[in-house]
Amino acid sequence: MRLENKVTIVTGGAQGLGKAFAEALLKKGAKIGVIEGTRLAVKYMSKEEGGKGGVVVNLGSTAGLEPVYSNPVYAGSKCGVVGYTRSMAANPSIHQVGIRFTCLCPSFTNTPMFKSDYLEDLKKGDPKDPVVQMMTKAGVNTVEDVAAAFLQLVETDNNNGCVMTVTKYTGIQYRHGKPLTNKL
Ligand SMILES: NC(=O)C1=CN([C@@H]2O[C@H](COP(=O)(O)OP(=O)(O)OC[C@H]3O[C@@H](n4cnc5c(N)ncnc54)[C@H](O)[C@@H]3O)[C@@H](O)[C@H]2O)C=CC1
Ligand SMILES: CCCCC/C=C\C=C\C(=O)C/C=C\C/C=C\CCCC(=O)O
Repeated sequence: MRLENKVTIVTGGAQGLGKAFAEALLKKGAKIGVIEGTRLAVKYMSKEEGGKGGVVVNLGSTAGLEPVYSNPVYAGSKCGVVGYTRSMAANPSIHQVGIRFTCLCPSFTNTPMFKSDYLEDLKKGDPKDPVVQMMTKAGVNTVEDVAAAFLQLVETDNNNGCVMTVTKYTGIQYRHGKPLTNKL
């Protein structure tokens, strides 16, 4: 998909990853709007409802794919995002709807939320703490790392139902689905 003059919608665009995604889209010549929720996007984009089709990128986390003992509610909510996205993608009428549903699952990323909530505590923390160990193993993404992965999800066709992880030390990987046209 070419992004020039395409209308795009970003939630949470004031800071962190949402802001980085909005900036990446603007650099590609897209127009930005802000709206809540996959269902509203479907209402306005579905070809069955007179829309032009498009792509939805929901923001999960690797915490939705791996157990996180210290934050089970957060991890459980992210499992929900992954399952919800894959279920929307499994619509047997997806070709008539004309929308791709994808899920971006970053690992630890250096945003205001991450910095304020965790980074400082973790730096001082017990090296045996499971989250400290996970972060040491995974590294910390920059928002630019994740924005580049986000653009790849948006611009790659044939990736309906794909779940992409972005981890500093291992890069971009697909956990569910694989885009037919992705050459990386
Ligand atoms: N920072 C990290 O390490 C990772 C973050 N994520 C996910 O990425 C997403 C964004 O996280 P960050 O950029 O780190 O957070 P952040 O806290 O730095 O930025 C989130 C932005 O979303 C806005 N926001 C919050 N609730 C909203 C709502 N209901 N409607 C619209 N805007 C809302 C906030 O005002 C804020 O501007 C979250 O879903 C988070 O779980 C996923 C993996 C890693
Ligand atoms: C650990 C919960 C932190 C809650 C809020 C702060 C930042 C959010 C970070 C994430 O969403 C990522 C969190 C945990 C990663 C879980 C597993 C990592 C697996 C290692 C890998 O990425 O390969």
